[in-house]
Amino acid sequence: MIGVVVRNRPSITADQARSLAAMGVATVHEAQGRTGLFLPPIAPIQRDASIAGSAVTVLAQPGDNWMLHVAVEQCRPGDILVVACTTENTDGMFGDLLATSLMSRGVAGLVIDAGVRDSAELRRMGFAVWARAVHARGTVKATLGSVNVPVVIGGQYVKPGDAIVADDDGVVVVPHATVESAIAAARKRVLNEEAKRARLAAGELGLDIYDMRPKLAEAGLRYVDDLPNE
Ligand SMILES: O=C([O-])CC(=O)C(=O)O
Ligand SMILES: [Mg+2]
Repeated sequence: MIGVVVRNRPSITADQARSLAAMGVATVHEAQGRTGLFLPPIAPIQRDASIAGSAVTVLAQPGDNWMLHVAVEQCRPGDILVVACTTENTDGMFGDLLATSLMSRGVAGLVIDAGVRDSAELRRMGFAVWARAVHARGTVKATLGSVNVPVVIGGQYVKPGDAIVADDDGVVVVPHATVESAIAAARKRVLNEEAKRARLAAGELGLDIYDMRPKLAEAGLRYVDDLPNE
């Protein structure tokens, strides 16, 4: 769908966003059955940023950031701008000026399957970005795309209003309809990991905690004292 701006879309609550951000990408991804994870070319340009929010989606054309300017107006506090491209592109569609505009609307961050520039300034501003590339090449404003239509980005299908979680480990999407169940499953996982962490810190082995020895023996793993002679 090209040449459309959709005004209405669902949102997650601030509480849901806080929970998802605190639990992080790896836990949320595991908790929802190892789904939703973006492919690694889309990576953070900073360290130690951990955000979650509702997706405002953009379908942009390569080398063209027109639709990003259109999308800013559709953003609400806590949203995350999610920019997919109609074809592979690394041009610097986004920089400190667009970030300034998004920050003035309370946007939590940007996930973009293209390039960004002014990267040092973006870090200095504290505007969190996950991008395919850092690339200074400028873009034009000439071809229509769309705002708030479903997009495919990082190998995942993202609908406007889906929850996006992003941190140092990457980006994961949680479909809007399953946000509550994903949070509940992720909480369970966090509690379970806390118990394991305490046992590992006390020196217990994963081999014993996970009862791996019988299965390893069954698979044929042997322990010998010395390297056998050839
Ligand atoms: O203006 C642009 O085309 C992108 C950019 O560098 C900025 O937002 O600062
Ligand atoms: Mg700039």
